Amino acid sequence: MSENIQQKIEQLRKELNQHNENYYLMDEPSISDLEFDLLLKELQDLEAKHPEFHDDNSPTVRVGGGVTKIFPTVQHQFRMYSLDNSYDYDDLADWEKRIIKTIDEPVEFVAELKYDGASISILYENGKLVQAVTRGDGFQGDEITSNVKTISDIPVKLTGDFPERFFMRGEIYLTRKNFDKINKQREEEGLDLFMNPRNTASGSLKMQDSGEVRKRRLSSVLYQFVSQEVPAESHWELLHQAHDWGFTISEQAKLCKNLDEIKEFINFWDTERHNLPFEIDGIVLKVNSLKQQRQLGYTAKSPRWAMAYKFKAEKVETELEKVTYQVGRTGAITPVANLKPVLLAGTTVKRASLHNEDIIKKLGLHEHDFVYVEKGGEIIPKIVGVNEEKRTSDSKEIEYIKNCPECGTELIKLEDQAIHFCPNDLHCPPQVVGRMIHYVSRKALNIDNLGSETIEQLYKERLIENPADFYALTKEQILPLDRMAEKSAQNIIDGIEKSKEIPFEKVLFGIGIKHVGETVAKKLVKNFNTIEDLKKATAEELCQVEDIGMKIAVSIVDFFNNPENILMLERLKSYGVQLEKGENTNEVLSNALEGKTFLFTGKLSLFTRESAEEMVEKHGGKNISAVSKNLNYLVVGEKAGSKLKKAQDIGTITILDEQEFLDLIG
Ligand SMILES: NC(=O)c1ccc[n+]([C@@H]2O[C@H](COP(=O)([O-])OP(=O)(O)OC[C@H]3O[C@@H](n4cnc5c(N)ncnc54)[C@H](O)[C@@H]3O)[C@@H](O)[C@H]2O)c1
Ligand SMILES: [Zn+2]
Repeated sequence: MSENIQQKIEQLRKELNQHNENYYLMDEPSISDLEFDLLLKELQDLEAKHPEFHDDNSPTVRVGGGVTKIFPTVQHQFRMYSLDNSYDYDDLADWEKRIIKTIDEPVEFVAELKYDGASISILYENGKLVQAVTRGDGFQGDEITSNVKTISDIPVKLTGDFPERFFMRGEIYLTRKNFDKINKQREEEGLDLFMNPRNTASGSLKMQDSGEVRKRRLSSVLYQFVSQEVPAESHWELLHQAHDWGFTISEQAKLCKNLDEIKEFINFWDTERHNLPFEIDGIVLKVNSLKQQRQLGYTAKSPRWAMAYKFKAEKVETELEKVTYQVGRTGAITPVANLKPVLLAGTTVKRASLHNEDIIKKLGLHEHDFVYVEKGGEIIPKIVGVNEEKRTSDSKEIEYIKNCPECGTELIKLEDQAIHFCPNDLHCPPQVVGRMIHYVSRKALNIDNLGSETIEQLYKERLIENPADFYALTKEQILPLDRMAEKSAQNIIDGIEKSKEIPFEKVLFGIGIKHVGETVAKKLVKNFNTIEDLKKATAEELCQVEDIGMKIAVSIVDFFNNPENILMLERLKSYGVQLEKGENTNEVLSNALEGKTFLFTGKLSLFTRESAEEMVEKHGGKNISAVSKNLNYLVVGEKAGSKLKKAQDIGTITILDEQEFLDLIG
């Protein structure tokens, strides 16, 4: 029994962590917020009943975001908490009761809009903006100061009578208007559209080029002052002081004396929110008195003095016109419900994703059914049910297609997946185009100026069918394309030429071998010097490489077994594309670590694991993957676990922290 519960808890944690990663790091959630919150609630309840399975790293304790490797990591001097959620007035009444139990004097609340964006903590010293950090996991976040400085309504210099040093926290968001503008431009450029303003705001903050961030025209609202000493008695006063110092605070915030006033505020904004120039996903309630806030304190994840009230997703009924199928760039098939247009949460909805065959079956969807459509967490609308009473007796059940709508090939379904695929990866049009778009992308061959729209046109004109064809293109062939001018055509040709200098590992990533991502490509290049060596490797040999399992190995072997791929590689080589390891990849900086073996464990904060392993190699050392007598040094980050214990037990291994490792290589 308890084993089952433990398994369930672990499975929920795993699932939630994956959703957190999709949401916070990739900015691409795959489920609605409500679904996420229900899963989280299930886990919370189980953990509460079974404290023996408590874990400090559980998604019920840790805020879901993390830090990226792109920006410096900064520890928060004051932890950034999450908010507890409620969905109805009963939840709110319970919360009020709990507060009254602790505090036996009148309690006032500030009701604010819950802006749907990304949270930020900004440090001001002597009136100047000195540092801006994302919430990250609540303990540490990404330092994105230069990006935040591009946001026009965030003051870099304060006015009036401000404290010497404090943090101002708030939300960075994107107005609906600016979001639409960005998407319109992306559409013109043939780029994928962004999903919603929240993800776009959060993604924009993590861009590396501040100039690009500026172009996104982000907005801010600041809602919390944090400091060792606080120059006021209430949250309300602080908000207004912050306004005097130059911050944008919420115009809609309201002081409420009791639950009735709170309800009125919520009801008003539940309908009025669609007329706001930005998206909100609820209301935030905060105890106004700072003294009372201190008395109430915090739970493991959220303040007890604040509560979010999430609006329910709106639901409407409409008719299903037909189901069509999209073929993605990886061959994945997505069924789409085409709906009779209907107004939902302020926008006209015509289509809803059905995800896969199982979902269609679960809904029991029939042709021309009347369906309920919901916009949860303002993501892509979703069909949540069928009004069977309106179904006519002769209506047929939706039958899933058997063949690819783009190329006619019979679809396949992988055992452990719900999705159908078109296996014709070399000749199915969207897959062919997808592969070439991937090839030119920034992390692969980085061919600037060659957008997906141009690639689609070139493909339609039968000028290109695989990456090798890029190198045979001439300016004369490109010029006649839509909206192409002399200069842009030349830029494309120059970009293609320049890509011949891109190192082997990126080319290997770019040619699109299934399951070979950026990291795997790097690992392969470390172990195989040339494409020829890689081609000769058996699946067993490939499995010897760290992090490469049978699935990846088989996919690599399959790739090289296909004569069309071999031909493409030969052509790439003849054009001068890098298919061998360059000299500088093996650049040696010293032989300080000659003959020594290293292993990194735990959460590293001064460098990434990858760059650490690279440093070891550049200084003549060797990385190994397990703790054994052969290991000389174990470098431990935060929360090192079993590896550290094992190393201590062996007794001959030198244990270093990150700084000591850096000292070692000077
Ligand atoms: N769909 C998914 O896959 C997925 C995955 C992870 C999280 N989520 C969603 O994200 C949320 C996760 O919770 P969370 O911890 O990020 O926080 P949250 O969004 O529930 O609430 C906390 C955040 O609200 C923001 N906020 C906006 N206006 C505010 C105001 N006036 N005062 C204070 N804070 C304000 C702050 O950024 C704060 O960090 C949940 O709603 C969850 O459903 C969804
Ligand atoms: Zn196909």
